[in-house]
Amino acid sequence: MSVLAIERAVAINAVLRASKVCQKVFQSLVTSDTVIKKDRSPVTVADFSAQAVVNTILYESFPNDPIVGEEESGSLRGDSGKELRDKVLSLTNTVLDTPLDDKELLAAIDRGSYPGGSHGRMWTIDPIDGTMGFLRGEQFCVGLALIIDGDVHISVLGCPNLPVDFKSPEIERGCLFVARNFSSTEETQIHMADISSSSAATFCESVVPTHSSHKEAAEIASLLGITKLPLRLDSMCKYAAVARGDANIYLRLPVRIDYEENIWDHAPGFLVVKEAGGIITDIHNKPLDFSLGRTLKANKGIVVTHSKIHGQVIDAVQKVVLKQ
Ligand SMILES: Nc1ncnc2c1ncn2[C@@H]1O[C@H](COP(=O)(O)O)[C@@H](OP(=O)(O)O)[C@H]1O
Ligand SMILES: [Mg+2]
Ligand SMILES: [Mg+2]
Ligand SMILES: [Mg+2]
Repeated sequence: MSVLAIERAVAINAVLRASKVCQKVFQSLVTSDTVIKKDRSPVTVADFSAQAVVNTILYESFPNDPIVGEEESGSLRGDSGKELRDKVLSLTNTVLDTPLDDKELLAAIDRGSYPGGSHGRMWTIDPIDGTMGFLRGEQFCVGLALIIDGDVHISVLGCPNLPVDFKSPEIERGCLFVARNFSSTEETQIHMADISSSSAATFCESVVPTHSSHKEAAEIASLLGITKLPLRLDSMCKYAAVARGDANIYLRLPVRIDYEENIWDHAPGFLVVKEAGGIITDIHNKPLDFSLGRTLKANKGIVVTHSKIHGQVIDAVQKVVLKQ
């Protein structure tokens, strides 16, 4: 059996079940299913439920593994949280083999409070990445990664609304990306698209301009001689799009100087791109450091490209963003 085969199988099961939760809610979300967090970002019944599902499944197989999860149960507690809690509980129990009660639900969500760090095993979970895309009926994903001593070893990205082929999006949607340990019997190997000059590239960026500067990305594209329109997608679907050759570059350019990227927003996508042959750094050309806690404290922004053009892209990013 290959290394971490059980972890890989458990992670796939967890992400598939959580993706099912998201799909159930995707078409039918109402305003009362959404709350606004302290940082003013939205979170829905599906985010809470997907985190409860993944954490429950991880706990069944690996009770000693800590989890760095995005969500916490505060707004589901007490009388004020009852309506939301009831919705999350019934949704969660539609995909679990053994149903949870109220208390178990809250405990499962809050098992994601681990502070992270550089030693030992930990999982990181983004129950819905791209919640804003989810609310708009566009792209989102469930992202899960196993980090050991600061390195990402296993990652699974469930992308329920991602077209299998962008050229014919109406035919089939829903993709699961898994790294590492490709199994040729039931899986399709993906690769970055080959490219030797950045001027021929397509680049990806966030839909939300407060998450990544569209203006600076356009300046970088112009410096590189890129003429194709950007592929704007919410969530880590951008990593998946680059890994399977829909695009060649993913730029995430800081809008706020004090913003620290979360490890759950990147660890799952990171390994999918790395295994497909890509290079991932920050705007300073530093490798991503997943060992410093819940955020990528030592990094600013994200630059993902094919190895052949990474140097050209980093030069342009630094000219525009760092004025170097
Ligand atoms: N100022 C900011 N800069 C960069 N990313 C931000 C941000 N504010 C929020 N985000 C993150 O952007 C993620 C979505 O990324 P994208 O724009 O690529 O779809 C959000 O994940 P969630 O949707 O899981 O909350 C959130 O963690
Ligand atoms: Mg969020
Ligand atoms: Mg996220
Ligand atoms: Mg999220």
